[in-house]
Amino acid sequence: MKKKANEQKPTIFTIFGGTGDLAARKLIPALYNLFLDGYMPKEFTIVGLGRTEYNDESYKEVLLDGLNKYSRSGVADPAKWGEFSSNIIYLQSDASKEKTYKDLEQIIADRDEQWAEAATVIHYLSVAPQFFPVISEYISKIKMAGGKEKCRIVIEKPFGRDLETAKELNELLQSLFDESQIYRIDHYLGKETVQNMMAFRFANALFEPIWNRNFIEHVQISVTEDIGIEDRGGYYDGSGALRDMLQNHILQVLCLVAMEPPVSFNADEVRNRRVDVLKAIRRFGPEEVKHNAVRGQYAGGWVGGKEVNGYREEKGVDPNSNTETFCAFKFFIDNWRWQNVPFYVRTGKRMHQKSSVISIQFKDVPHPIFPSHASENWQQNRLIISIQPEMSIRLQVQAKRPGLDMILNPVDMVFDYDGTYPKESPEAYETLLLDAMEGDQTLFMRGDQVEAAWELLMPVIDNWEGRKSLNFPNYPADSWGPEIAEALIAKDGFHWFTMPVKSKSKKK
Ligand SMILES: NC(=O)C1=CN([C@@H]2O[C@H](COP(=O)(O)OP(=O)(O)OC[C@H]3O[C@@H](n4cnc5c(N)ncnc54)[C@H](OP(=O)(O)O)[C@@H]3O)[C@@H](O)[C@H]2O)C=CC1
Ligand SMILES: O=C1O[C@H](COP(=O)(O)O)[C@@H](O)[C@H](O)[C@H]1O
Repeated sequence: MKKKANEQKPTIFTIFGGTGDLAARKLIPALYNLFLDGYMPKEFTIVGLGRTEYNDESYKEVLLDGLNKYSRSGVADPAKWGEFSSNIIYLQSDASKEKTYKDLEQIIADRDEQWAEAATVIHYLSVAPQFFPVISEYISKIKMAGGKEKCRIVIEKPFGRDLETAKELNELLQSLFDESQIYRIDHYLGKETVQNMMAFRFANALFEPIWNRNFIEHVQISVTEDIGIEDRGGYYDGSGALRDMLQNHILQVLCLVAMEPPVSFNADEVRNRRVDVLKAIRRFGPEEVKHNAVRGQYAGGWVGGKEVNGYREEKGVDPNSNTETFCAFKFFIDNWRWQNVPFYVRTGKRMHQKSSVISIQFKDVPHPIFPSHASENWQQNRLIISIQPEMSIRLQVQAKRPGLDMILNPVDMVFDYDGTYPKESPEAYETLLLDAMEGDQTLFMRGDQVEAAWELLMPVIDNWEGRKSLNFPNYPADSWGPEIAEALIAKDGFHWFTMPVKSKSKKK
């Protein structure tokens, strides 16, 4: 059970990049919602850091604006916000200057003196990755009354831009901190429905016996977004869909679908099984890259009656950019459980619908007994785990349609979060920040996991970066991506699964 306020140790959060987008949209709302739900420690301080000129009060006003816009709990209650924000201070500072860390050391020392017990200090690096090394080096030198092991460091993505840079960053972090102090965040692992994959698979006796190549025909993981790159052109153009979404979020979801049962819910046991999957995914040679990995880039078009830019017209993007805004892959996992079961994954921006969904298609019945007219709507059994926006698990089975004739129809057996649980689920960052406070690394990436994911993708990165003459853009805004992605799966006789948009329930 998660500890409530009076059981939590005194904690100091330092947010490097405290004036940035992530802090305003996700981190502060997450900490505030934890506070509302009684999970923040009785004694805590949040130190926002940035170069922008604010004092404590003007900084809090900016945070309150963000909170009112983005928090799942809506507009803040003035009294609650007053209570929460009395624990926030702003440190105007440059992350590359030693003085910043002297000031931080003083703040920590002051708290340690006031509070009954020396604080756990969580440094959240919500800054561009070029700052990760300098900040890590400096914070590792901060003197703390409670000892250095009371410090934890949370590293945002991207963790490296290839295998070499990820290794360099791991080496540096591991030379400064113990692995148990390093929290590499992947917010998909904090999503309620993603966590539920483990409960669904390993808390039910029903599914594990059929969760293998004998019963499953293929798996799809599809993470589509209707938004473009918004104002993140500068970052995104040097990244692309593979680095932004596939290397981290999608591969981690794939690991949860494909992993072997861990012997316990201990962080390292779970992470060992996840990394096993990454190691077992079949590597691509140059030929396999061509046949199993495709990419695309969006053109302009119309979305909801509004004209939108093509990727190359977006702010901060090179007008001749070959950066992919879409990618799709076919993977195989070389182990006993998954031999020859294809895993299709795709992700893209400016697609028709925002939807993150896992579809597990089971093999067909061994012998059809129903006449063909009864089976016109035949659909092999399928398990659909919808991560967002709908949060549900649907088991599609065949059933008899009511009537005098034997006509079969696919129907869904549904577990829907909205209908089952009246209380809203916590946001991913709430779960992950609380885990970081409690020292639970289960939902964070270990160094070897990040490296294994990069290692798997390096042949694709090398191949793609070597081929510059691309037929981009190759899909219009508000579409399902490029035709080559359809071909990738259609040549095996399948189609991408798309989640039907949930219709509003009719009130009687
Ligand atoms: N925004 C998002 O939705 C997501 C972001 N991320 C990751 O989170 C991190 C932050 O992203 P985001 O908030 O969007 O970025 P922003 O560009 O909005 O913010 C960057 C932050 O870095 C600070 N900064 C820049 N230079 C310095 C410096 N020399 N010294 C001190 N502070 C500095 C800025 O503060 P100031 O200008 O005041 O100095 C600002 O607070 C990145 O690693 C990103 O990849 C990951 C997933 C989603
Ligand atoms: O990490 C990222 O994730 C978001 C998508 O996250 P979601 O929780 O809204 O599904 C993506 O838009 C962004 O490009 C990427 O950096």
